[in-house]
This record gives sequence, structure tokens and C-alpha cells, in this order.
Amino acid sequence: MAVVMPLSPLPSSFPWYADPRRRLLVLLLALLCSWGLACLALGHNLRWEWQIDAIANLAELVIFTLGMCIAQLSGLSESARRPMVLGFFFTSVSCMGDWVDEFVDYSEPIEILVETVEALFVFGLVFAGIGFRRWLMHQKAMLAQQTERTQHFRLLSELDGLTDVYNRAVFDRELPQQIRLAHEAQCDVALLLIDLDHFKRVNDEHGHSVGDQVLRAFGQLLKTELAEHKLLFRYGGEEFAVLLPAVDLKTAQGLAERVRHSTELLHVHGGHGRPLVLSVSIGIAMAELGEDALQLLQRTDHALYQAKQSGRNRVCCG
Ligand SMILES: Nc1nc2c(ncn2[C@@H]2O[C@H](COP(=O)(O)OP(=O)(O)OP(=O)(O)O)[C@@H](O)[C@H]2O)c(=O)[nH]1
Repeated sequence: MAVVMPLSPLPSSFPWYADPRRRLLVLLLALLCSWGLACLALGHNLRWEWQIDAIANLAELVIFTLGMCIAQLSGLSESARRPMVLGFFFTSVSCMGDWVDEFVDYSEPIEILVETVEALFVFGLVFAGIGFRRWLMHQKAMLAQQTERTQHFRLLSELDGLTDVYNRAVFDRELPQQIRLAHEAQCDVALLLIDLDHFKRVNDEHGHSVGDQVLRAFGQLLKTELAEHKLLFRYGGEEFAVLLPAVDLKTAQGLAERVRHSTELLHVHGGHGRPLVLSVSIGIAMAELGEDALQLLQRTDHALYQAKQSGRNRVCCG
């Protein structure tokens, strides 16, 4: 038994032992050998009048042995599997000692041995507990990692890859939601549509990569200027949208003017090495009572159209 016992927690990297079916075989053999040796040593002087006890002991033995086999085969991490298997091995052996204690007459030195074996139960529970705790901690760490990854991928799927602001899909989801929330709370919500002026020219004259640089720099500018307002979206191409909950028209106009002015000062170098002259047109509309997302969007778009038509680089309200 002394030889067999340490076999259970052998690392699964041991070549022959790596196959889980072989590990199970070793464990079952170890258990049967221990049981057989104990019976041989103590004789067969069994009294069967306590059959209920015998069945209970056997049931315990089967449960712990099964626990050991399941732990061995379940693909637990090495650090959890080893103490758990060892723990169930001890409890199984202890059950055998218990069984022998009930039904065999033996002399005093053997009694001490049997009681020692029975005492293994406590060690078994401690080891199994350690294994179980490590398994729980491992599960907890895995769950936290999984949650973090899910959040990370969710965020990635919501962000525009070029400008790092929310994408159109998030805008389509947020717009009706913000209107509903504003109606419920009876407060304002403003929508801004911001469009870079003559952006096609930037692409045509300086190339697509400079155009991308402008979009990136402009996205960063919006994030800086509207730092306290998180609902910032790339609506399409060179057009951005901002939702401002609980903001009145005057404040929304002030923010839009600030963005317009900062855009004039934005420095992105074109193909010729000189900074590009950039400007934006901005349309603003406040959500009105009973109005839906499409109606608000149409009014804001109309305000943007007016800003473009009346010469660009300006803010118009719808
Ligand atoms: N570099 C770059 N260009 C883009 C991207 N998305 C859209 N565009 C370009 O943006 C340009 C938009 O052109 P228009 O819709 O004519 O708008 P505009 O030139 O800004 O004119 P106005 O809006 O009337 O001032 C097109 O040339 C598109 O190819 C992008 O991700 N990167």
C-alpha cells in the first residue's frame, strides 16, 4: 500500500501515466489491493449480523472511490486534482478500515493499525477540501477572465476602429433609448450631427491615409471637447453624432461652437507638409414631446443641411 498510495497524485506528465484511463486503472488497482491486503491480514472472521452497517460502509466506500475516480478523470488542474484524489483515496481507505473494524476480531497491535487507518478519514477530508478550494478558486479566476474578455470584445464590437468613438450600430440603439429616457424624466435631450467640410477634397488632394489621419484627429478632438459627454458616435464616413441628455439648447449650441472653433485650430499635416485648413458644419435639434428617433434625426439632418447650404463652418438649429 505504501508503494501504491503515492501513485495517485503522480503528475500526469509522467509518460505512461498521462492517459486518464491508465490513471483510473492504477487507482482502482491501488484500492482493491489495499482492501485485499487488509482482508488477508485480518482474516475472514466476519460476523454478518450487522449487515446494515456493512451496506452503509460499502456505500461510503463506493461513493469515495467514485469521487476519487471522477476527480482523477475530470480534467481538473493539477494543483486541484492531486489533493482531491489523495483526499478521496484516504477517505476510501479509512472506510475500509471502518468496515474491517466492524466485522473482524483482531489483536491489540492490529487494532491500533485499524484505528490509524480510520483516522485517515480526517486527512482525506482535509486534502479533498484543499483540492475543492483550489478548484473553486480556479473556477473563479476563469470566470473573471471570461467576463473581462467578453467585456473587451463587446467594447471592441461597439467602437469604430478608426476613430475609437462608438459606431453607428450603438447610435441606432442609443438614440431611441435616450429619447425615451428624456421623455420619462421630462428633461431635454439634444442631438448634434457634425460633418467635416469638403472632406472629399482632403482625400483627393492628399490621399486616403491623410484623410484617415484627419478623421482620427477629429475623433480625438471630439472626445476631448466633449469629455463629460460620453455619447459620441461615428455616424458614417466623415459625419459624427453626439447625444446630449439633460442639456438645453443654449448649452448644446455652446458646445457645438466650441467644437467648430477647435476644428479650425486642428493641426493635421497634408501631403505638402503644411497644416490642412479644416472646418465643420453642425446641425442641432432638441427632442420634442412625442417625437420619435427618426423625426429627431430628420430635423437634425435638415439643420446640418442648412449649415452646409449657408456656407459651411457654422452651427444651425432645427
Ligand atoms: N480617408 C477616409 N475617407 C473616407 C472615409 N469614409 C468616408 N470617406 C470619404 O469621405 C468623403 C465624403 O465626401 P462627401 O460626402 O462628398 O462630403 P464632403 O466632401 O465633406 O462635402 P460636404 O460634406 O458637402 O462638405 C468621400 O470621399 C469618402 O470617400 C474613411 O474612413 N476614410
